[in-house]
Amino acid sequence: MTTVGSTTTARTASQAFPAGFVWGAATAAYQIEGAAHEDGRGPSIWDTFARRPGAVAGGDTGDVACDHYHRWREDIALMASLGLGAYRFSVSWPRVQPDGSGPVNPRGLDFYDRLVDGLLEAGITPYVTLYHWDLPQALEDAGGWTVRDTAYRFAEYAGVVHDRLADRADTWTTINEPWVASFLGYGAGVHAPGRTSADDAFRAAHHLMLAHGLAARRLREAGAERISLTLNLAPVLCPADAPGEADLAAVELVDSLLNRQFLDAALRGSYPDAVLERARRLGHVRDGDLAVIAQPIDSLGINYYNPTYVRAAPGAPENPAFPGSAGVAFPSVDLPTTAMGWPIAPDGLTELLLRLHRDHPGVPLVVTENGAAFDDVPGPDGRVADPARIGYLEGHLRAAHAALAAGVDLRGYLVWSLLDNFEWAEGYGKRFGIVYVDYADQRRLPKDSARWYAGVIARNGLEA
Ligand SMILES: OC[C@@H]1[C@@H](O)[C@H](O)[C@@H](O)c2[nH]c(CCc3ccccc3)c[n+]21
Repeated sequence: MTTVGSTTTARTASQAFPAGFVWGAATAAYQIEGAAHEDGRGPSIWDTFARRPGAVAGGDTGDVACDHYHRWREDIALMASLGLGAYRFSVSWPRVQPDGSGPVNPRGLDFYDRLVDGLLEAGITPYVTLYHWDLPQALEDAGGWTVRDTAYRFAEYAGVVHDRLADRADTWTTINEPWVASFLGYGAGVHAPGRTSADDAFRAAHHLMLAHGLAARRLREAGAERISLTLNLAPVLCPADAPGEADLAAVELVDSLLNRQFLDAALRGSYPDAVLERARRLGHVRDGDLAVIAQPIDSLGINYYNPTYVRAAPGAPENPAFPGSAGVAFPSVDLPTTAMGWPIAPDGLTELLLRLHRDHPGVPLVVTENGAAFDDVPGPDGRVADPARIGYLEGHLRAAHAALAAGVDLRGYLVWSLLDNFEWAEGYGKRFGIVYVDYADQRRLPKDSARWYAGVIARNGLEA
């Protein structure tokens, strides 16, 4: 304890979050719903990709997942028992428009109607994500995100969903993580649709951002007042003591591709040089596009898991997720890691939030995803002790609090994820949930981290 004058200042500052801070959890349609062939749902690129031999660990698919399509009432009750203020979920485009355009499937929309009504009855605010990677396969067959037309189809789909739910849901995210959908889906090929072309990755990234702008404009015209975009962002760091010119160039390139390509477009209507060079060659960026992309948004969603570490490494092969990265290494660092092998670096969240506060002042921020996979095993009593996840979450909430204390306009935090679920190319083997899912019988078992998180929500912060 330190004493200043007659006042004794507590050594550990209070970890109370602002009044009205939003506490929630996040999921996505393809990862939890299942019912992949039910009630008129059409195939998505993930239904197709998951069937490609070797694409997904264990040959797992989202056919059943957490069977949330049928168990949504139970899952809402679970959310309410934790005291969640908000629940971030995505709408499955191929459930709403099986071919991605044209006729609407009423039973598809009905599911989200029921879900939103159930959330509101439980006092939980719906945070609706319109696109979380499950492009209707019919649109991919016509070129997918590499063709401009898909952006216009997305805006139409966004209008259909908004017009159905806007009387009850008012918080909208257009696109989840355009970098992943484009550079892992069309560049590295490790996500759906599994294409491997750098040019296609840049085309897809631009058309996803154009889709964001067109949809944001369509929602704004319909009266929406809480429109956002969610980006996976990370500080790009060089772990060397004295980075050289080549190291700094590597940081600049990866930061341009991962962060600035999307931040600058959405918030400034510009692209960094690394992207402009490709755009000049490909000709896919048209006059006026960036003005559409920079449609005003009411908040920015941030998915943060860990920093990205890079250094110059002459002779290193190009990482296909980062075109032009020949001579750049992505080294491991001496930090504890999660079951995904991702380093645990909570300070990176503070650094990222401060950067956004500095570079894009006036944009309210929401952490729309933060969480960790660990190898959770239920005990004989059904308890799931996950101290490592509690440690990860606590560390990142302290990091978020440090940003708040520095003046960052952070409005909320949504943990990834409510439930263990289909972890894309990793399948069901990687568990991110604060609630364990036993896929053999679909039982939900709240982990210790769920009870811990409920306490954080109840006291609106961490214990000092
Ligand atoms: O990997 C955990 C979660 C996914 O389950 C979410 O659907 C997705 O929004 C999401 N994004 C990130 C960070 C970016 C990333 C995604 C996938 C693979 C590598 C990095 C982590 N996560």
